[in-house]
Amino acid sequence: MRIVLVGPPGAGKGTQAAYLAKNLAIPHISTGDLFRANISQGTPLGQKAQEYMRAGQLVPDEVTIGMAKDRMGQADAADGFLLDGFPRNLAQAEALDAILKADDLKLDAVLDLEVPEDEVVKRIAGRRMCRKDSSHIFHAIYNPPAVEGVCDTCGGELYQREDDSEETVRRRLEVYHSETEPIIDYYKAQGLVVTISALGKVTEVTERAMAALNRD
Ligand SMILES: Nc1ncnc2c1ncn2[C@@H]1O[C@H](COP(=O)(O)OP(=O)(O)O)[C@@H](O)[C@H]1O
Repeated sequence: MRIVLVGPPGAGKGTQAAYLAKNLAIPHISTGDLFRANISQGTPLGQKAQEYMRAGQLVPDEVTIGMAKDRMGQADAADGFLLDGFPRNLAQAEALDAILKADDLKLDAVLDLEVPEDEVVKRIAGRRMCRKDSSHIFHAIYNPPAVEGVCDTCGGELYQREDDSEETVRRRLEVYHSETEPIIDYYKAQGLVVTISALGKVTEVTERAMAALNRD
């Protein structure tokens, strides 16, 4: 299956993507994770991306599209993938269509995670991520780690993402509304969108998502 996951920052895309990718046996491709890996390795691409991410803005398309295309071209993605954080604007959605079309491929579904805005700000403010595995995510109010600063799952160090400050989150939400939301209509016109609520327990949302994709 070839799936795109959309939803505002804090909707739980990264968390759900990890479970869904495992259930569907396809790789989870997160442009945010790819950028963060480039930043921690100090690559030129990472240096370029960092200034935009810090500001809560989109990394320019010419950088992002090339990086996503390279990743989708790797062997493990030949039979499908779950895209998380890409496409994030109409130009990227059109580029993705062109990339797939060149190989006579199509998307199977666009899974839209819906969550109220005040919930998003609450979720992100208390969010801590694991340095070892970005799908290990803890929230002060939902699932605090047993030991502060330490990942329950693997013992890795927990940290707050640099772009998770309240001011940057508000900027990211604005960018989501103005740049990313229009791709939902673009995909609705192609009959690809399935919308589910991202509220509730992580396992409940995963079950809802699998049912919406007709894979329960
Ligand atoms: N497809 C993309 N296009 C442009 N910038 C991106 C893209 N994906 C990720 N980024 C950058 O990385 C940041 C973090 O993205 P991500 O990890 O997906 O987090 P979230 O969904 O919580 O905002 C974004 O705010 C943006 O700066």
